[in-house]
Amino acid sequence: MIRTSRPPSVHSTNTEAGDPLAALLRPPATETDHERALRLQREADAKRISDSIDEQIRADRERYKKSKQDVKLLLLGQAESGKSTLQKQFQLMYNPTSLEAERLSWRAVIYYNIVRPVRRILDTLDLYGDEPDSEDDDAATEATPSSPGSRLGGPGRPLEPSTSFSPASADLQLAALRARLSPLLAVEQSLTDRLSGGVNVSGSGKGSIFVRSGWQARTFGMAFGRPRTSSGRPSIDEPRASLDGERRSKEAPVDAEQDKLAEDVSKVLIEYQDDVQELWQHPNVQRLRARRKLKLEEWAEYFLNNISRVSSPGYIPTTDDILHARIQTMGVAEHIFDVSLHGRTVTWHLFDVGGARGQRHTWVPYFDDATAIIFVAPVSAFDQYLDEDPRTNRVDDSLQLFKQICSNALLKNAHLVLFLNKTDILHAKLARGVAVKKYITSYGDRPNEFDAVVNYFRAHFTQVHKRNNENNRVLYTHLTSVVDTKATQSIITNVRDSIFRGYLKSAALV
Ligand SMILES: Nc1nc2c(ncn2[C@@H]2O[C@H](COP(=O)(O)OP(=O)(O)OP(=O)(O)O)[C@@H](O)[C@H]2O)c(=O)[nH]1
Ligand SMILES: [Mg+2]
Repeated sequence: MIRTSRPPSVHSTNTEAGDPLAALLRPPATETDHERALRLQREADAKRISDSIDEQIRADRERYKKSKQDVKLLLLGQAESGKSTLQKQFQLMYNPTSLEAERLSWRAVIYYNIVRPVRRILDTLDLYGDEPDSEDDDAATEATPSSPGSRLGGPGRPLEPSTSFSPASADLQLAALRARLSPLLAVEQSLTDRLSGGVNVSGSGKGSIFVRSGWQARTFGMAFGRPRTSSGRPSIDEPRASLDGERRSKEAPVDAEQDKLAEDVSKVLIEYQDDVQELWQHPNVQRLRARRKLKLEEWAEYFLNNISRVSSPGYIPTTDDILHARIQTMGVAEHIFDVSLHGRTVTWHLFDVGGARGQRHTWVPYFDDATAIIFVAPVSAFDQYLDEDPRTNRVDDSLQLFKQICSNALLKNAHLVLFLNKTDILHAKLARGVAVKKYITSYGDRPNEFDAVVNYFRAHFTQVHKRNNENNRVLYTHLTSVVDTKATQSIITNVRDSIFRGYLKSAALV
């Protein structure tokens, strides 16, 4: 390569005369040596900054080019369908150290998952406590539930309803319990503030809180997922969250004492666990559950059934506890990890979205370059309605949403996987005698049994896919219970292989 001098015209006074900027930039004829040195210093600084910006742009372009070859997997589905739980299973498989680093930070969520239902129970008792059983109760069509410990409860000891009370003594007992439990209820607000970071978002009907990814950062300065701006894609030069989380956790190991709030709540729970237990076992509460006037979510039952373990001094959440812990996602959280197969390592970006109706608009910026989608539909939700719209049956909402996803032009090349999730809860509900046809009238007189119910829902999802399948893409369907680690990890391996096959095929075409 040769160097050339600048063309003479650049130096000509004529050009300068026509270019007011050149005249402005020209040093004054009266410039002293000191002024000249300062000017040169300023110019050198400006050049350094300009060069580093150029370098940043070049690196961003490189990273973007490279990230185009990455796998981008979207987890989609309505609120409470199990997306974040599935994300935790991916994390457990492909970045277990980050889950380890977060373990203690889950205490605040778990404590919230106990305190909140305790308030719900007391509120429901206020509402229905004294009403006699009515013929219209849902329980009229259902068998009496087994003891709560035997439902979903994991290792918690089965709880037998206490022997019968006279209505007056039961009321007195509940009033005393309510008074005793007030210090526990008093910590609810602090937990809410901690988890939501002070963000108050309406629309979470049952009083649950929406939480942006990154709540752990507010706890311990760590994050596996990184928050994304709700307006669109984040800057490409954000640090890789998973690696970042690992690095920080190595630098500053989590100390139980660090989390003052969790320690304080833990002390309250240790003191009042017997009262929580007594409330949970109380015959009036059990009656309300049997009559389905009190419908607690699966995570509430899980933690109430495990109250003595969770309330023990020095409690550290088990992996099962973390999988059952419930915190509502807000916006979109990206999780990055490397997946190796047949000697080839590919970076995966997993996007866990908030599924409530008010959150769904945040999904769209992630559609255009999605490699694959896992649509999570909770088939156990046939007897539930959306918090956001109490007239809409949750299975119906899932089907409508699935239709939108199948027919979306931006997603037409994405590999499509369907998880019919919460099959364990479906089993338990059917075993309790909850009648599908009562909520899904089109179910008619089909048997109220697991296989028949699942086949019915599967057929509906398959039909939606068939009717909205311009590209003739395959739908991969799995029956799942994503809190079951062993089964879910084997399904993830299966999904990974099928995504990889498609990925390699399209990479070969490029
Ligand atoms: N028993 C059982 N519980 C499940 C299953 N899948 C999810 N859960 C529980 O259901 C609750 C909701 O799950 P999440 O993963 O938080 O739901 P999500 O889809 O991320 O919800 P949003 O963030 O609101 O969109 C959690 O407490 C989970 O532990 C399942 O297959 N079986
Ligand atoms: Mg979530």
